[in-house]
Amino acid sequence: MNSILGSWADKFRPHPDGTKLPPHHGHCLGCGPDNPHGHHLVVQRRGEEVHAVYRFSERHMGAPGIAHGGAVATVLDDLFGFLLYLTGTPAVTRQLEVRYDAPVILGTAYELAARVVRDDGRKLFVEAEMAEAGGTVVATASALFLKVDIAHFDRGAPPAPVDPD
Ligand SMILES: CC(C)(COP(=O)(O)OP(=O)(O)OC[C@H]1O[C@@H](n2cnc3c(N)ncnc32)[C@H](O)[C@@H]1OP(=O)(O)O)[C@@H](O)C(=O)NCCC(=O)NCCSC(=O)Cc1ccccc1
Repeated sequence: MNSILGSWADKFRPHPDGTKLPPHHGHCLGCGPDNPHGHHLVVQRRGEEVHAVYRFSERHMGAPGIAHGGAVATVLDDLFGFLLYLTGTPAVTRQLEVRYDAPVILGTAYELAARVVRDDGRKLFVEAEMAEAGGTVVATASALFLKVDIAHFDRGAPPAPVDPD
């Protein structure tokens, strides 16, 4: 666990505009490349925003052909986690609100963007949207992240071995 956190802490360094940002860690549900159940989100810095393009697949189905709302929330929450590389401090989600404006269709490419709207002491207020290529917004999210010391994560148990099934 400490090596995972150590490598995560290393990532709080300046990331040039336009570059791909590193995953939070290999097994992160949102972006970890080694998590077979994860979304494998790939995120780029654009100015003071973070951007991604994402397609939900059959693994994320709620109603037939439509992404589960929890899966959509996971992706938006994880996208917010990339803003921490820009603010330079670890933080965790205290409150997350998602507005589902239209069904998120499996297999469709959606563009996601997130930004910090207010940085107030320990509190980071963030917002994001997910839109079709033409610009129609299908979901928006706002969240409060609270900044924490890296010791916050010591409370987690070591990751269990990954079951490929
Ligand atoms: C540690 C803490 C977050 C905060 O505890 P404490 O230290 O005891 O904090 P305290 O309660 O003292 O509040 C501090 C200040 O905040 C204020 N305030 C509070 N609420 C609200 C509100 N709704 N609205 C407005 N303000 C509010 C409160 O009044 C106070 O203000 P004050 O200072 O008096 O002006 C604890 O609740 C916790 O562990 N929660 C679980 C978090 C967790 O597991 N999240 C999921 C995993 S992360 C993830 O998945 C995403 C991710 C992905 C990838 C990478 C990274 C991230």
